[in-house]
Amino acid sequence: MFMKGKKGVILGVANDKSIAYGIAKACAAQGAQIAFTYLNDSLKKRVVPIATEFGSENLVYPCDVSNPEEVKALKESLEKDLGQIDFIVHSIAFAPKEGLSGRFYDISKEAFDIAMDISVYSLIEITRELKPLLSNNSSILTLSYYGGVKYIPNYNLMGVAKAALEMTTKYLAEDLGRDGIRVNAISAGPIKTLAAAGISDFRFMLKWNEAHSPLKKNVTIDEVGNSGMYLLSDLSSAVTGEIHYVDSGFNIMGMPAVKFDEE
Ligand SMILES: NC(=O)c1ccc[n+]([C@@H]2O[C@H](COP(=O)([O-])OP(=O)(O)OC[C@H]3O[C@@H](n4cnc5c(N)ncnc54)[C@H](O)[C@@H]3O)[C@@H](O)[C@H]2O)c1
Ligand SMILES: Cc1c(CN(C)C(=O)CCc2cnc3c(c2)CCC(=O)N3)oc2ccccc12
Repeated sequence: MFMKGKKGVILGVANDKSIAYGIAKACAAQGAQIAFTYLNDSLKKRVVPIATEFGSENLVYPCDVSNPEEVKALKESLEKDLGQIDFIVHSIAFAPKEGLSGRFYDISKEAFDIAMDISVYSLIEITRELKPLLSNNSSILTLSYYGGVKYIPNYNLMGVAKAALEMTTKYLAEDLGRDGIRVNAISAGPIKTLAAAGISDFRFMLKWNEAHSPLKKNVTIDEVGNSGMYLLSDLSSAVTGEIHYVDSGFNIMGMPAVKFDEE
């Protein structure tokens, strides 16, 4: 039981297709006690039954990371209900639609600010506000995507945000290492979740990743969950500031092997 005796909070469960749900399942299976947050009342209806599935019906809190009051209230609630915690999962991202299609040069400052606030700054704010609760052997995990390293069609503004998120992971890792707090990211392959809904050609993205990855398959929230549990557990006690790819190896590919017609 790699998470026995460990308590933590997972931000970013929207439904049972969420990557955060895969992480929660893997951590609960290894003995973790988990608190959950939800963005708004419409999502609360889905998150409460999920939390109940893990025996955490009394550990469910609202947290819109763009609302400092809710972040402060989260810290108070966790302090009251859990005392000290050993892990935080930040599985949150948002960019206005204009940031995920159309011409990149045309992106507005408003869209840019929203995407960076929700998808990047929120990791720093959550870490700062919850730091007093973190034990001196704790682990923070966030979720990134390859579109933050190389161009991926239409990922656009979210790519810029993920690049910033990955460097934020490393600067936080340096700053918090002295307090026994590790900070890592999982860079997951494309998965059909709510955040992927409405993305044009997402089915094509999935097929492309399946065809051009070494393992020739897409990844699942359970596979991301298992790697997330590893990074949240003591199994990764010497790992920090790391971007861990769970993408069937897609990120290592330069040029796919192609078979020209035999002469
Ligand atoms: N699905 C993929 O293909 C994929 C691949 C790699 C990385 N990721 C990343 O995984 C993370 C989780 O996304 P997902 O695919 O599980 O989709 P999801 O829609 O299930 O999760 C996204 C979550 O972000 C939350 N959120 C958005 N704005 C928020 C705010 N202001 N305050 C608090 N919460 C807010 C939503 O409520 C939702 O729970 C994101 O960071 C995403 O960038 C997704
Ligand atoms: C993969 C992939 C994803 C999934 N992924 C890695 C993501 O990070 C998606 C995050 C996301 C952030 N903001 C919004 C949305 C999704 C859709 C709804 C909305 O209005 N805003 O999104 C893409 C967009 C374009 C191309 C590929 C992808």
